[in-house]
Amino acid sequence: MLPALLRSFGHGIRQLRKCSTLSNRDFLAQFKGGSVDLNKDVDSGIATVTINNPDRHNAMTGEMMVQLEDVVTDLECWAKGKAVVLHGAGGSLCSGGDLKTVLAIMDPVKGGRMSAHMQKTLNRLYCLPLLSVAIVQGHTLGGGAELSTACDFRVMDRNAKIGFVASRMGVTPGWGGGMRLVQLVGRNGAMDLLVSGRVLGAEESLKLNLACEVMDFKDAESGVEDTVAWLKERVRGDPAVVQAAKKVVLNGMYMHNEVLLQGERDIFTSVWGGPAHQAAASSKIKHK
Ligand SMILES: C[C@@H](C(=O)O)C(=O)SCCNC(=O)CCNC(=O)[C@H](O)C(C)(C)COP(=O)(O)OP(=O)(O)OC[C@H]1O[C@@H](n2cnc3c(N)ncnc32)[C@H](O)[C@@H]1OP(=O)(O)O
Repeated sequence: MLPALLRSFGHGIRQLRKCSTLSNRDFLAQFKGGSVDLNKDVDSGIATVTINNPDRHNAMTGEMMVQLEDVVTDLECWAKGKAVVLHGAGGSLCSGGDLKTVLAIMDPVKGGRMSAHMQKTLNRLYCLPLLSVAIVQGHTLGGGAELSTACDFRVMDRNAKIGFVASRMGVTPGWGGGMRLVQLVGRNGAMDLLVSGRVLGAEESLKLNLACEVMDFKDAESGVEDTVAWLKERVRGDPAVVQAAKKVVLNGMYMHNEVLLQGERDIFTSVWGGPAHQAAASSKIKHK
């Protein structure tokens, strides 16, 4: 009896060590499903990134979080690039963290790993030398709304909905979206959206400066075409000059992001996996 118990205790310790020695990327890569796909059009210098998990409104699994980082790494080195368009497959941009992944990592240490990875990845997306546009279509919720704030522009379909719903899920933003929302819509707007977790339409998003443009897309697929046309009007210059202009804006604004992100992560892990989060994540809430 005793040797069996000791063996199982030893196994438990080895599993724990294995988990804690995994990098954040390897840890997240265990949660499979969906993909994040990059297509670079060398003629126009405009890339398209597709969040691809349409059966779940493009919820982000751990594996997709890792692929998103790879895509950002690729784009950081694209000297001839001018812009990038981020969109979701099949009609929604992204419904946030994949709830299957969320339920599997529901303690502050594991949640902190996801937060560290996504903060870093989205901050690098935010700081790309390329002009970036998120196409906000269908439902853009929770982490999906945070993802959209990592782009320079949000072009929104007239019928789309966006919501920073973390508080309704018993948590706070953990992907750097809180910091970026304050920078975008100011103190009062961010306070209202983050505390209420309410879901907004396109016209209100435009008024708040969250959306930059409202468009009437013919269907789910035409969004990319219309947005690329909108973008081409803005990136007529040489890639080196477009990239330099973007760097000027970044240089003027984002000096203290690391400190702000660390603060946001500390707050996030203080509620992640707590009773309110546990209850919300297992309750099948629909944010409409
Ligand atoms: C990181 C974390 C954070 O806040 O920090 C988060 O992002 S937490 C994630 C925050 N996001 C959410 O809580 C989204 C919850 N979902 C919804 O509110 C709703 O599903 C809508 C997105 C409004 C769509 O409603 P609608 O009635 O059109 O479709 P539906 O509910 O039948 O959804 C179609 C399928 O997608 C799944 N689905 C939708 N959102 C999902 C998500 N985030 N993770 C995993 N699965 C998801 C549904 O369960 C359903 O699967 P089945 O067909 O198998 O039933």
